[in-house]
Amino acid sequence: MDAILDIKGLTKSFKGFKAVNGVDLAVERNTIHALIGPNGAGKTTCFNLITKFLDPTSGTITYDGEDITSTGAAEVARKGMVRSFQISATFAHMTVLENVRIALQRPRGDSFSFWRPENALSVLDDQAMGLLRDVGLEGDARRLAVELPYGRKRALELATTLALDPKLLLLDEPTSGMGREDIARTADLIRRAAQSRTVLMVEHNLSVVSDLSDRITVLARGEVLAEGPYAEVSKNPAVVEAYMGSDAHA
Ligand SMILES: Nc1ncnc2c1ncn2[C@@H]1O[C@H](COP(=O)(O)OP(=O)(O)OP(=O)(O)O)[C@@H](O)[C@H]1O
Repeated sequence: MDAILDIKGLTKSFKGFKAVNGVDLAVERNTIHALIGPNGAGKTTCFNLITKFLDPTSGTITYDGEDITSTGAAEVARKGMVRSFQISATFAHMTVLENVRIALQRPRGDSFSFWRPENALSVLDDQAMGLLRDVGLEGDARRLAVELPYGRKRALELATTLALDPKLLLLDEPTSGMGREDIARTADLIRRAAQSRTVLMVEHNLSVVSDLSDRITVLARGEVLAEGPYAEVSKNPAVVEAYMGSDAHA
């Protein structure tokens, strides 16, 4: 398999408690891979380890053939592994178009080099409008980010992330808090974004997961319980048991 991300024996202890315990995870290039599991399974900790927000206690992370276990977060982002921004990272009192334009001017993972002279504004406008069209926000370009309803704020967040042209896009619960219509639109967006890149997502909505994912990894109590295509893994008795015995929701 051509793995863009290959994790071996990943472990993170917090004062002796193993939140992530010996996790092996391989994500194949140009696929959508979902990380699921009941509450407290270790999904967020795994994401934080992969994106270098946290240092592992042990284990190795290989990205695009390179050992990044000791590489810093900004450097990893510059290499093309980008986590979706949180809504708070968009500029509330700038327009939707300005937000995307700023993201286009920002080299991956470095928020301080705005306003590079080689990026003529008109060229950036065209690129920014293209991204806004991709996420269905072209009609909102001149609105202030703060005025957008929740689902559109999430779409803007995705547009600013795609502006960095990630090779590996990490999405942290991309449909959380959304109504049915926004969920369908976001799922469609993720599918389109994945046409030219790899997506690894943590997602609680199992119908979105089954719809989008090529493969899934199920975590429970910090360990990998099962891995494979959704249809197969969802029938695994250990997975059914882990979900029934928790307050996780479909
Ligand atoms: N900084 C920390 N210090 C101590 N314990 C932590 C820390 N971060 C996470 N944990 C513990 O590690 C376990 C895994 O947490 P994590 O947030 O990774 O799970 P999760 O699968 O993302 O859960 P959820 O679906 O509820 O977001 C939990 O028991 C949590 O309390």
